[in-house]
Amino acid sequence: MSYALKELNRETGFGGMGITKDREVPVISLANFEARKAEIADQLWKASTEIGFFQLSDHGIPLEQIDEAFEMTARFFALPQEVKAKYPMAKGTNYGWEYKAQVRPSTGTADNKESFQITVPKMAGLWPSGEELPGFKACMLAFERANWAVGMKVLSCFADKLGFPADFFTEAHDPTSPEYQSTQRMIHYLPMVDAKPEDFTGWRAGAHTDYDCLTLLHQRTGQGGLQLCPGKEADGGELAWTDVPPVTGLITCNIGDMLSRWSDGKLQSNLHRVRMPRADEYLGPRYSLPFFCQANRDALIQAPTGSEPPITAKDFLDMRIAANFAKIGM
Ligand SMILES: O=C(O)CCC(=O)C(=O)O
Ligand SMILES: [Fe+2]
Repeated sequence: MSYALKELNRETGFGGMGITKDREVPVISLANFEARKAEIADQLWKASTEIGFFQLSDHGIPLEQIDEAFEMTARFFALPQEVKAKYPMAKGTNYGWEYKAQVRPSTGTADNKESFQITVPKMAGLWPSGEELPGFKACMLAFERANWAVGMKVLSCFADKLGFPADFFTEAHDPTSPEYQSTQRMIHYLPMVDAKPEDFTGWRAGAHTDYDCLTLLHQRTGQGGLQLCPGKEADGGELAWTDVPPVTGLITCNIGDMLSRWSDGKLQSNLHRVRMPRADEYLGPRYSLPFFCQANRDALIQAPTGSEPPITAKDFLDMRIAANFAKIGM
């Protein structure tokens, strides 16, 4: 399989098991952000250029709000399949509900998960009714906006470091524009309690880099499986993977491919995947809540030195969606 995007061709080489390696994922506090911005920007830059993953503390999203979003997520996925099927992800789109439909270019097999994606301007007809799931829309919209605000703080630090105006990325992710395409995802990895041995050979999520500028991921303590491999180590040889600790309240962040392009590769997108639990580990479901800061459709992604041809964020995302969700509607 060959793709038009270099990012996709790179991804096809990442499907093997690899080895594991201990690495420290730095925790960076956003406390007192305005006063400490230069110091925080230094820490974010160091983490992003060294390991490529970091976790945020003191980010301002209250723990109760995170817990509430996870509770809503569990309730949503507990709805009968025929109710969820009323809100499907249509072919070529990146919003709505999908069940085991995402096939990663790295593995060629479907991730063992279901997900619901919220892209705010595109949700007409895709919200479960208040009768089906009371409070869902208000809870998830507020959570989406809270994540957006944290994402823009981090991106404004990167803008400072890259010599862009401080609000460069905030404008490129303007939520009041109809072209807004940042996405709040809710994921349910299926429980493995009664699974057969052969079911453990696949992936909960196959290895990939994210399509976006920046991902903000909420995990729950005890529901692990996320592994990372630094982008700069991902071009050759056997890959070494590190478990990322799941801690409720910390936001795990990684750089995506859009920001790699926008920074001429100074900020590298990072490989990650979600492995199956081992038989001796927790075998219940894993829920996770990633928010993808995906530049608005009309934003032009330009490498400052011209190392890559310019591409609109719409075209960039559409090509990634087509490669990952080819199965939908078949
Ligand atoms: O659930 C996770 O921990 C990771 C999800 C992920 O990588 C994605 O949806 O892009
Ligand atoms: Fe991801």
